[in-house]
Amino acid sequence: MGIEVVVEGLTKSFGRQSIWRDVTLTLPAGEVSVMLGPSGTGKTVFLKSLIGLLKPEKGRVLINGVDMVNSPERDVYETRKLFGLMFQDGALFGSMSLFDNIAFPLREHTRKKESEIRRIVMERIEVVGLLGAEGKLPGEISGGMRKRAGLARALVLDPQIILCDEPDSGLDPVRTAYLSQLLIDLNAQIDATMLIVTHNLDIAATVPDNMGMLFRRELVTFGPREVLLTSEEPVVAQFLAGRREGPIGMSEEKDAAALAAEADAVGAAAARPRAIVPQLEPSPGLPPRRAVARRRERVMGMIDQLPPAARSAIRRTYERGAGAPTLPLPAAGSGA
Ligand SMILES: Nc1ncnc2c1ncn2[C@@H]1O[C@H](COP(=O)(O)OP(=O)(O)OP(=O)(O)O)[C@@H](O)[C@H]1O
Repeated sequence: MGIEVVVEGLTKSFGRQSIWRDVTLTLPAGEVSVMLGPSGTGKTVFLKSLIGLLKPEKGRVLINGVDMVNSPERDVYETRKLFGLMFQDGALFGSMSLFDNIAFPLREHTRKKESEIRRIVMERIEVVGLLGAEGKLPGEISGGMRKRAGLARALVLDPQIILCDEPDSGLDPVRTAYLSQLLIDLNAQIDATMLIVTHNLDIAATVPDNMGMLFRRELVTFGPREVLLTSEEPVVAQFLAGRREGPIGMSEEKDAAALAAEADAVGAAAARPRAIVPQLEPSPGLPPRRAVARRRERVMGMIDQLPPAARSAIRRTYERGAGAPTLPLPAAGSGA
């Protein structure tokens, strides 16, 4: 099972530029989480801070008792081996075949025999649906295939935590839908903790168990997906609706006068509640996601602390049967 990642009071700047401050959240073990946020809000910086590649000035990132910010470098290096990373462009070596690209971490970080490496690589290639393409160079395949190859490479060291930075960038809507399914299928197969940074609203709506959003140098919210999907916070509502009207401007923030003018123009249309679409299920033939039952228990344990709209959405989700096996629903209306 994946490992919990606990982030406490994380604050990062570059010189005088503050990126975000006091970010506190927990990525629950084995669950899928998404981090949203307008461009330039420091989502990639956040991912790099989780693996200890960037060092925030304040706060802690705790993984199995190791603090990725403040622990000695050799502990951070060891803990980094628990991660699988998928970068925006797949980050493949152009002169190597897909097979050699995917085998690279195994050849670099383990002493496994070539026969064992072949077995692992071909297994991962099958998981991401690239069987038959292993001999191709990255330049000979499509962007979507390169991303899947990047994902296969992220999987070869059996990661317990997977970070994906904008896995959808450059993909068409159909390829993005396949990728969403692949991420859920992957979670069902390996039960790793996953954090996906994306701008894509379809991924955000259908893939994660939990969602957060960075804006104006802060974490606006992080929690069960229903909290963000029902949030009336203007920045969240604007982002999820993909509207121009709202606090997010082209250069990230708008001034008060522009906002007031828009508020009149948008009026009641903006206040319409959003429908929550069901979360994706693993493809037929795959095992159920083990995270579903754990998540259900966790979320029902905290339901009384959540906003009313999120509570009702969660109850509706579980009444439909998602994650049903373990926990009886509380009596209707209790805690609401
Ligand atoms: N190593 C660095 N040194 C100085 N500034 C940096 C460094 N890395 C990132 N930044 C700055 O931090 C800010 C946040 O960058 P980041 O790439 O994390 O944003 P993002 O939310 O991932 O954006 P996008 O969605 O466009 O990819 C940017 O202003 C960027 O210029």
